[in-house]
Amino acid sequence: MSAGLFLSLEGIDGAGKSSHIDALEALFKAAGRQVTRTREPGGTPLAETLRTLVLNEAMDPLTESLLVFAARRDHVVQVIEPALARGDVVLCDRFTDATFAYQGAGRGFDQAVLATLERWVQARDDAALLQPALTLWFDLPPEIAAERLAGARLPDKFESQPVEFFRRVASGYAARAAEAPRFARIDANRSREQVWAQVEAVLAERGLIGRHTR
Ligand SMILES: Nc1ncnc2c1ncn2[C@@H]1O[C@H](COP(=O)(O)OP(=O)(O)O)[C@@H](O)[C@H]1O
Ligand SMILES: Cc1cn([C@H]2C[C@H](O)[C@@H](COP(=O)(O)OP(=O)(O)O)O2)c(=O)[nH]c1=O
Repeated sequence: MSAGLFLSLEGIDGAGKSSHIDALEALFKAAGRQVTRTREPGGTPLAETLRTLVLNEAMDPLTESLLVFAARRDHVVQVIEPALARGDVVLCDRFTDATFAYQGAGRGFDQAVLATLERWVQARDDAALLQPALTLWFDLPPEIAAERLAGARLPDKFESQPVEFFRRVASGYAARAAEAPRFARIDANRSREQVWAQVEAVLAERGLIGRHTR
């Protein structure tokens, strides 16, 4: 049985993450892997209920952080850890880096409190923290993301924030990426084909796909 593999996709709203998840799933399935595809906030009935609240209701940043971490705890326990134990590839559209970027950098909430919540929620039996093995960070200037989103879909609470909010979120991702080698920066300011080529190259460089899977 293969070892489980946890991959997350991150970036500001409109950066192009969702546009590549189908292809990622197909790539790993073609290599004979079982894929669990999921998202945050969400991924379980309880976490999806919390997602609806977080994306639609006004609340202070501590409340928001507690709700996204509560959703994450349920998701980790019910879905992510069991899938990794089965040997699945877990493709997760956003994980904790989004909390540091949105609630931390975007809303200005205390990063030390977020780090404490992260340790509580992601602690494993051996005291190590559950983290993705690879985080594909789709990096796109906020002005271009806003142009791409204009008219594409009805904006939710975060998507209707001004461009300055997304500048802070983007700098939050950059700070997190500078600390963690699991981050791979994808230049998302390219055509869909060129973005996908970068994703494939990162997976190959990190030994996550072989030539036989391409
Ligand atoms: N490389 C690209 N060039 C131009 N438009 C893109 C590109 N990738 C995605 N888009 C479009 O930009 C919008 C946001 O993409 P999406 O994948 O939904 O972003 P995210 O999931 O990161 O919010 C969509 O309308 C999508 O069709
Ligand atoms: C996971 C997570 C997401 N978010 C935000 C980022 C996004 O604006 C939103 C949902 O993300 P996403 O699923 O990317 O939205 P969409 O379905 O519209 O593509 O939630 C947080 O603020 N904190 C978090 O911890």
